[in-house]
Amino acid sequence: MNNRQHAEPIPLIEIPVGLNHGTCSKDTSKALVHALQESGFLLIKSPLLSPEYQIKALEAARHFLRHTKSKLIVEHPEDPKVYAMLDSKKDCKKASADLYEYMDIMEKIKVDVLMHLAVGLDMKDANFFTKLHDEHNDTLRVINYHKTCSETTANRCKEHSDYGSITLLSTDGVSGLEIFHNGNWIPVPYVKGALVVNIGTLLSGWTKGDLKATLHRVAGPASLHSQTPKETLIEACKHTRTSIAFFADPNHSISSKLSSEEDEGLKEALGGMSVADYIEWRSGGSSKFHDRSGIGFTSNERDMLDDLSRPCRGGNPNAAS
Ligand SMILES: O=C(O)CCC(=O)C(=O)O
Ligand SMILES: [Fe+2]
Repeated sequence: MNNRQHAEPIPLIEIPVGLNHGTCSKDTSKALVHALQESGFLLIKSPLLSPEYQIKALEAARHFLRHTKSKLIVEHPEDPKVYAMLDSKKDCKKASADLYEYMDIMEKIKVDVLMHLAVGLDMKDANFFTKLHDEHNDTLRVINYHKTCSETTANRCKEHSDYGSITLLSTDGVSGLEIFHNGNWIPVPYVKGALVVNIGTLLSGWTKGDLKATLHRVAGPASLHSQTPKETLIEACKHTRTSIAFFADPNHSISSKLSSEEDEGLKEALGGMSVADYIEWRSGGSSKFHDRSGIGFTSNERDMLDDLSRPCRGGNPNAAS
């Protein structure tokens, strides 16, 4: 076996700050890109986000979802969770000062990650992606999963892929997050202070599938084909679980800014739609731009999930619908 086969599918990579001054390390960029080519997921640590601040933001999210009356808070129709989409800094500010500051930090880390991607992909312009994300079409989704204390709980978050450019995720360490990698649902390790990074289908298509948009879910004890020990998932269900997903979408005017060569993969991924329409379509066809209450699948992913919905470990498969 070569090193590639031994490589950790979801590595932890430290990314430094100061990238705007051209200090982006080639090795770090290559490692980041490699993980996104292999599994589509990795963990990063950035000096911009301290473990203490991450905990503070998660506490603010939990407090907002459990103790505030806000029209933004929605009970999910299928998964056992409540969530809110904070589409703007204004929404974040209204929810909590800590979430506002967290959004600010995520926007900075987004720039760092996008710059690493351009360098790791050997693009001539290290700012290629950052320039095409300067409209800040970013959204925070704060989520609180209910405790169910039941062995028959299947997915706490249904299988899906994300669909913008990149997602930066903080979780409180309650187990269950899994990715579909090489035919298995494998757990994503938890590292305090680290962010989980993954790719959405638009950026994946843009790179012609080079960077993977990977199916993921939050499993429960009755989720199918899980590689997480069942006892771990039973224990996790005894706890509420809080997470914050930061979704970055590309500029809506993007197509007009690209040369035809750069445009090809993105055009194909968009299938004739505008970026805004694509986001709406993947979010379940909601008339609201950023509403992701319905999780969509690409047709390839739907076929893959259909193949997977044969039961092997009890409970309802909770398959995509
Ligand atoms: O809660 C989590 O850990 C994952 C959430 C997620 O994947 C999403 O909201 O897109
Ligand atoms: Fe997701």
